[in-house]
Amino acid sequence: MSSATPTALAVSPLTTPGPAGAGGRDAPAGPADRARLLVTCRDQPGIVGAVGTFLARAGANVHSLAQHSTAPEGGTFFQRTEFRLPGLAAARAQLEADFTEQVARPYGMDFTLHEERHPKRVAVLVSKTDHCVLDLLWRNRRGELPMTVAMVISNHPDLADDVRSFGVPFFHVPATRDNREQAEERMLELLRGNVDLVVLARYMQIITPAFLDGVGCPLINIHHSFLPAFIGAAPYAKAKGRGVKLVGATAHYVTADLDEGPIIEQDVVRVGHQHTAADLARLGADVERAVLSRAVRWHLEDRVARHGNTTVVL
Ligand SMILES: Nc1nc2c(c(=O)[nH]1)N[C@@H](CN(C=O)c1ccc(C(=O)N[C@@H](CCC(=O)O)C(=O)O)cc1)CN2
Repeated sequence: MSSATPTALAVSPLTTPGPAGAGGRDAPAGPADRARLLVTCRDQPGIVGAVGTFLARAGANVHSLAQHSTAPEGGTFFQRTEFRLPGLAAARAQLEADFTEQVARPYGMDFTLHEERHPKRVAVLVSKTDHCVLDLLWRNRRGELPMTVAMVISNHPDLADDVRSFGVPFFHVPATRDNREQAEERMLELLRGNVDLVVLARYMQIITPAFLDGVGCPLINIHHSFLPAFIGAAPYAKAKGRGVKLVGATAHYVTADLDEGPIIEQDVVRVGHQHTAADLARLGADVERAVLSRAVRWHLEDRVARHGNTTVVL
């Protein structure tokens, strides 16, 4: 039973989080023999050849490759390789060990290897505004987002029925600035070890550094302005006051610095003097949905690499 008492930590689960399929909609597993390899290292000659030769010798067929170097000389190199390898599941551990020994270590690489058959488990945090969370659930149901939505957590009970109509567990954990520590402790109990990504879909509470350290996965936030303009709360009201001719949305990784994490995706829409702040919010909502879903999909597809406080999207 969810509680309206702001200090009580209520939990109103449809089911408790657990293995894939516990109430959440399981994304269909991708092909069992396909994977993507994301590498980052100091730029130097021979990287593309070394990765390609290793995969070829392992019996893999590369069907997509994208790379970027941050500078003509001495920059940071990023590469994303999609490949197919028959028998990948059985060979994965040895493949990773061999790649570490034969390529990653000699080139000083950091790398991640993700099999398409394991869609990421995602939790969505929301307050009262529904358009972003419902858009993500709708796109997931249509198969547009390769993820399993493990749960939705909200500091308000308002969206419980809407979320549950998608077969997704809904947890009401009342959170305000006055009970932040308790609320985050409860959220961490639900999240830790259960999800690969947390999405803040218009979640209107500031996340503490302790939560960011404890949750064990990245967080993506949708900010309803074209950052760095109008950081913080109520950006559409601020935009109206400024007389802007564009409003926008920004999806970014969450850091302790409010709305200043690495930007993943942005977009804008034209507005005018005739629009009220409510009009700006209505026009901006379409942009928020598009920007957030693109950013989440790129993250789910392992296309986003971090470079300091920026991203490289391959
Ligand atoms: N550590 C971080 N936490 C959050 C981030 C972030 O980038 N780093 N993004 C925000 C989202 N956000 C705008 O997009 C935002 C939400 C809420 C606030 C705010 O001032 N909240 C107040 C409470 C407001 C209320 O109770 O209605 C507060 O938490 O004290 C600013 C920006 C999400 N969190």
